[in-house]
Amino acid sequence: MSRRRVAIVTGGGRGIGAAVCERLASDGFAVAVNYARSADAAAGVVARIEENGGEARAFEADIADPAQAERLTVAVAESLGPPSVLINNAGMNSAAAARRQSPDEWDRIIGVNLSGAFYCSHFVLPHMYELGWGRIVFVSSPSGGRRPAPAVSAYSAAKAGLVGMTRSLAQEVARRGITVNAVMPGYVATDITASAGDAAVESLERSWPRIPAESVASTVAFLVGDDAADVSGEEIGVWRGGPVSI
Ligand SMILES: NC(=O)c1ccc[n+]([C@@H]2O[C@H](COP(=O)([O-])OP(=O)(O)OC[C@H]3O[C@@H](n4cnc5c(N)ncnc54)[C@H](O)[C@@H]3O)[C@@H](O)[C@H]2O)c1
Repeated sequence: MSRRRVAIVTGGGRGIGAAVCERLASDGFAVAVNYARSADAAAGVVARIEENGGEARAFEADIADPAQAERLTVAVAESLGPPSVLINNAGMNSAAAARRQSPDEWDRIIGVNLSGAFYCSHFVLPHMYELGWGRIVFVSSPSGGRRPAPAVSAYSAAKAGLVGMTRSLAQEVARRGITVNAVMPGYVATDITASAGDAAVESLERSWPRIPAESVASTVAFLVGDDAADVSGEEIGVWRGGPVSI
């Protein structure tokens, strides 16, 4: 890597985000570990990165709030330098039949998974324009179109929205040295999958080969590296052959 690069990973305190933070730090990025609630978990990720000789700092922000997304970007630029990599990983889900899901819950799921990813991109893009180089990766899901599941309308809509945003934004920034891609992890056992409940976890275990968070991290590492300079507007599934027929 010829120049210092600063990466923001939203929701970097645990799960896939934590694996992405650790991988990007080991690839030489200075990593901003964003978290919404658990300062301890984010501090743990920072400590592990520093023990391995990397550079990282934790930044609190609820990315579903545009003012906090803006403050996050400003704080990262001031303390680590202008961000040129943004991994829009933060996500949440609350499975419910459409007839039972409240409008508030719908708004929150769309707010974190879709609007938050837009807000962070919006505030980080000016830095990328100035640097003439940038990488944005959205963490979508098979639920966003390729392999929908029942009772996750809001989550599926948000994750499909990320795919639309990937394709549009990739074209918009194509001549600026900026690439925009999405990854779709198959099944990684994390808090978000556990929160779907025992029946959903059982069904995931039956139909998807479980993959480690590090597999998603290595795909992200490829997309933000120089070797992927001409890969943009793509959605890459990270799974072993897709769902297993049962
Ligand atoms: N685990 C899977 O099988 C799977 C499959 C497909 C997609 N995904 C996606 O991968 C991403 C990471 O999920 P995970 O599996 O590691 O689960 P996770 O629950 O461990 O991680 C989600 C992270 O997002 C953070 N977060 C939630 N709301 C936030 C907010 N408002 N502001 C900032 N951070 C916030 C959480 O604190 C947490 O760190 C999510 O976008 C999820 O939808 C996961």
